[in-house]
Amino acid sequence: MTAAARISAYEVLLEIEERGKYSNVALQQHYRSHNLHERDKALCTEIVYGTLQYQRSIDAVLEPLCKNGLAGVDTRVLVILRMSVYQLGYLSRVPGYAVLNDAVELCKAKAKKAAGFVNGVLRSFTRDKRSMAEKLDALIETGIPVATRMAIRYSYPDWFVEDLLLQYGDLRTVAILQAGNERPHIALRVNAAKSTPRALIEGQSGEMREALSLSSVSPFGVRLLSGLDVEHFEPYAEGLVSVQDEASMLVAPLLKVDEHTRVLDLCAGLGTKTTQILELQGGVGNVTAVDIHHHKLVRLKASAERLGLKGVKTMVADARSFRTNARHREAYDAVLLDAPCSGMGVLKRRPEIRWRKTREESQQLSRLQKELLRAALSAVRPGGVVVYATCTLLQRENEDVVDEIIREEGGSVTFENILPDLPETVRARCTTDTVRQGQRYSITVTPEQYGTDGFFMTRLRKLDNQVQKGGELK
Ligand SMILES: C[S@@+](CC[C@H](N)C(=O)[O-])C[C@H]1O[C@@H](n2cnc3c(N)ncnc32)[C@H](O)[C@@H]1O
Repeated sequence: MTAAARISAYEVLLEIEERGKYSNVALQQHYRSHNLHERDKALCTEIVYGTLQYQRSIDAVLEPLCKNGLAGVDTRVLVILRMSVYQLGYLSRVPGYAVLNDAVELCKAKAKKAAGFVNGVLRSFTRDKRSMAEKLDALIETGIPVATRMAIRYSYPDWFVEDLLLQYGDLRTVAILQAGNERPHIALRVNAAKSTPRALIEGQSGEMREALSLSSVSPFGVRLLSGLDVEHFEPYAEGLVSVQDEASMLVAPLLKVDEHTRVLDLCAGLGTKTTQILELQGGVGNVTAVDIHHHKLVRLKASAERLGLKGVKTMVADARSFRTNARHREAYDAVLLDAPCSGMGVLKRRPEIRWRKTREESQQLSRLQKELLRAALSAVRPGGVVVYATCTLLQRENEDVVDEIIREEGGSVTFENILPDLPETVRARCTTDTVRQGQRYSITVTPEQYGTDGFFMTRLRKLDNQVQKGGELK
């Protein structure tokens, strides 16, 4: 039974490594085409996430055990070694002999010639009875920079740890890094046009009722305490819920829409936030949803239909064109810019992202985000608001972007205090976020705070001419 979990984990990890797939997508596709027992699925998912998360720490320990280092090791063999060391070094309830045996059998089937090598390396690993933490401690020399030491111990790229240290200092950085290695939980957003979290939970019985709890982060959220195949959950088919991270659920309410608000969602993607806006508009809204990818907007429309929501128009376009598009100029009361970003806040849900992104890409994204924010400000009417959000923790894609645009706009755009529009529980923890002129203008929910993804959000208001001439903000 266990062998099946390990074979599946190997196949999924190889897909991610060789074809650049996202872990959640590769796992879902694998489970759809393979009939795995629930226990095997759970172990397979654990091995895939853990191996990807701890890849750097695992490689640091493996390197000296391989005579010629890891550089020339065949990808299939490397995947087998990494996933085996993950199980031996990080999982306590998995018998070592089974891991070793399955690794050698797997290697015989996939890369026969390397079976002896895999056996030898893993036996050396298990002969050394020290814990993984002790093995890593011995490898991390005191002479190396603190960021590199943290990066090896908690398994992240150096550049990301360096950036976090500058922003958050040692203690919070360690907490963020540790939180990024935990298992993600599933949260559901309850369709505000149809129900409430409390009513949803009360409508369930038995095990299902036990598995659901109210979110402490979002008034629209419900947490799932145990695994559930959401797509087979009745309320999902009935359009009562959507899968969404709880921190992400905080963004759309910052637009403060009612049923008349003309909304532009400039980077709508699959529409997780577009549909929330429509729900907040009472189920019949007025949203123009833009994305550069047609296929995403097709899925957005399907979601709106499943949820019974009306009033969304989709538009395939490069959002930057809104900067000069006369038809859309100042045509909206509220604009959401949920910008493309490095995703370095979604660490536990997409553990492979940390190995794919670079500081240079984050810098490029920062430039794109500024262009998109300029376009968003062109489309909003005087007096209207733009909510800017990302799922990254990096200041250059967050505070630096909005700061530069605000400076550029020279007084015609201002930050708004979003604190009153956040749930009490979130407000209470906002102690270390940026405060400008006595007003908290943005928050970054970090993953160690509530076990959610990391999210940045802020709200800007375009002042109307009268206000700029010295009048009151209406
Ligand atoms: C963070 S995702 C949006 C997620 C979405 N708001 C949600 O909640 O489901 C960013 C989106 O921006 C889109 N995008 C990237 N560059 C774009 C551009 N220049 N114009 C329009 N959309 C763009 C991507 O296709 C992606 O769907």
